[in-house]
Amino acid sequence: MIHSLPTFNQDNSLEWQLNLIQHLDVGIVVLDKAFTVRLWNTFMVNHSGISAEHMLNAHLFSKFTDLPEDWLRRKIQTVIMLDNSAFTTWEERPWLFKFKSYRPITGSARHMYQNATLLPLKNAQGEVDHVAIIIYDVTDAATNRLSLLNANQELSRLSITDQLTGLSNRGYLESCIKSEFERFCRTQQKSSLVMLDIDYFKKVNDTHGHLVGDEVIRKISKCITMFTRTTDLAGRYGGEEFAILLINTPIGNAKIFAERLREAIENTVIQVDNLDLYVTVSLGISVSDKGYTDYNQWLNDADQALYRSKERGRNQVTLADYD
Ligand SMILES: Nc1nc2c(ncn2[C@@H]2O[C@H](COP(=O)(O)OP(=O)(O)OP(=O)(O)O)[C@@H](O)[C@H]2O)c(=O)[nH]1
Repeated sequence: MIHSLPTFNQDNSLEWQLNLIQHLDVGIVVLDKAFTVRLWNTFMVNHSGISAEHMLNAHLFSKFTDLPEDWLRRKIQTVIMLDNSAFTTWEERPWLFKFKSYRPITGSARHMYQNATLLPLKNAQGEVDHVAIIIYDVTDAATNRLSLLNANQELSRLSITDQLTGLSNRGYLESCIKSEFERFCRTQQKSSLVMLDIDYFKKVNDTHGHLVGDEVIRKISKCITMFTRTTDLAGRYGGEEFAILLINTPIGNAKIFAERLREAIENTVIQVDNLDLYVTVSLGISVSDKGYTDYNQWLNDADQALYRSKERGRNQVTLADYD
């Protein structure tokens, strides 16, 4: 037997609409001007664990103390005053109602990410006297986007990091030296560049093997990190060569820094497996205010100074020759 559809009339259309609102897969809360709850649909019951009986006629902010009360009050008052809807996304505010996330495929999210719309509701006289808050569960989209962002951040971190030491890699170092040189040209605040190379490193490799050599490089990089301020930048320039950019540091201070680092490395026992190893380093320093026209000359002068430290017997610091 075929049932004809019920006739659409004022009475049962209201019932339908209420039923529809109750069972929509979005949260719907209706508030009056005093923030008293007038409607609390099934979505809100299921996710808050608070029944409609408890919420109806209750003051919203007394039941949900972790709501951003000042912000939401202002938002609702503006919606009523201007008779305009408002929208907030999870990017601006991850959630309005702090509900747990039960999504199996997005197990990483502990809370439900939400977008929310605030709609003005008019009475029979055409005056706005209620506001509907519609809550959309956007946990899947948000977690997908966040994991993409994390992956991109990790990728850009990896692209500037030396894998063996975790210091900056050569490409990143050079781009920082370049921008530091450009900053010097604008501000005339001098910075110094220290190049450092492990002495007789080939012998370490030849005697103990490449893996021990790698460990020595790692230990030296740790020493450099310990001595470097967070505002400075240390990186691995090549095999056993490092560069340290000392921001806002004149050559005198750079020399004190380099001398302390040289001495510390000379006195450090590098323990690898059962071996106690000692290495020394040679250093060269140049400062940015020597009339260079590009950063490569600055870099080259530090490298030349390092080369002279090697020539003079190693385990020493040499300043670039500016005469
Ligand atoms: N273990 C290891 N060795 C490296 C790495 N990169 C470069 N080397 C080695 O470092 C050594 C550098 O040797 P040289 O350039 O002759 O210099 P040196 O023996 O340190 O001598 P001086 O610099 O003149 O004091 C070479 O044997 C390279 O193979 C690395 O990542 N790991």
